[in-house]
Amino acid sequence: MAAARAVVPASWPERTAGAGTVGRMTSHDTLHDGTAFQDHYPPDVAACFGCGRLNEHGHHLRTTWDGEGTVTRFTPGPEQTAVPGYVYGGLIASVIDCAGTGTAAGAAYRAAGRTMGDPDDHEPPLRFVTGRLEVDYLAPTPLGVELVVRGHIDEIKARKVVVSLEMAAGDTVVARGRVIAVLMPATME
Ligand SMILES: CCCCCCCCCCCCCCCC(=O)SCCNC(=O)CCNC(=O)[C@H](O)C(C)(C)COP(=O)(O)OP(=O)(O)OC[C@H]1O[C@@H](n2cnc3c(N)ncnc32)[C@H](O)[C@@H]1OP(=O)(O)O
Repeated sequence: MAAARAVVPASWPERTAGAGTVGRMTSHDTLHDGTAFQDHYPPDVAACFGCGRLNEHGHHLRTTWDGEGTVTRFTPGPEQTAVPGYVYGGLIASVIDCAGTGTAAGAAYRAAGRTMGDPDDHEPPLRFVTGRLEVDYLAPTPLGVELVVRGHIDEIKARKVVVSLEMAAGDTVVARGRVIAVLMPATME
């Protein structure tokens, strides 16, 4: 059975890096009120282990605009150990993953001229899943230090958003990643 396609609003123009519009603020821009993208996710995508606010066992990752890009902050606990003193790589991938999908959602709303959390917005939500996740581990990541992930929107197309991300622990860049986020298929609803 062919999978039904998620709805893409006609108001969502395709934008690619270099076109001069990726990541540009619009008059419809949002989330300068201290809330994060994930604070506005509908309940059906708010149970994610990485970023779902409704998952009591999850990481509750939160991503906000930071200028033209995004920022996500997370301090791993001692249970996230790889070898003593250093962070487990799977956790690093998880943080990059949800920072990337969150950035994709924020970018898609911005490109569509929509405001997350707008009570007057009755269009279907733009829900993303990870199609591809790439991580380069550049330096050992110390436990007990806040990890700061900065996201950059590389490309926005009709069904996908490509985000590059850089994770730092203090002054050290410990990982770089790339997320290809794709609109959630109807089969996952
Ligand atoms: C009010 C506010 C609401 C906000 C609301 C926001 C909600 C934000 C939700 C976040 C919630 C947490 C999310 C956590 C992140 C997970 O952990 S999600 C769980 C892990 N991921 C999955 O389970 C996904 C499983 N895979 C799939 O369902 C399908 O393979 C996919 C990824 C949807 C792709 O489906 P498809 O039909 O192959 O996609 P298709 O339309 O053919 O491709 C579209 C584009 O994506 C590209 N693409 C697709 N797959 C790939 C791939 N694997 N590699 C590279 N490129 C790919 C295609 O090449 C194509 O690119 P273009 O040709 O347009 O350049």
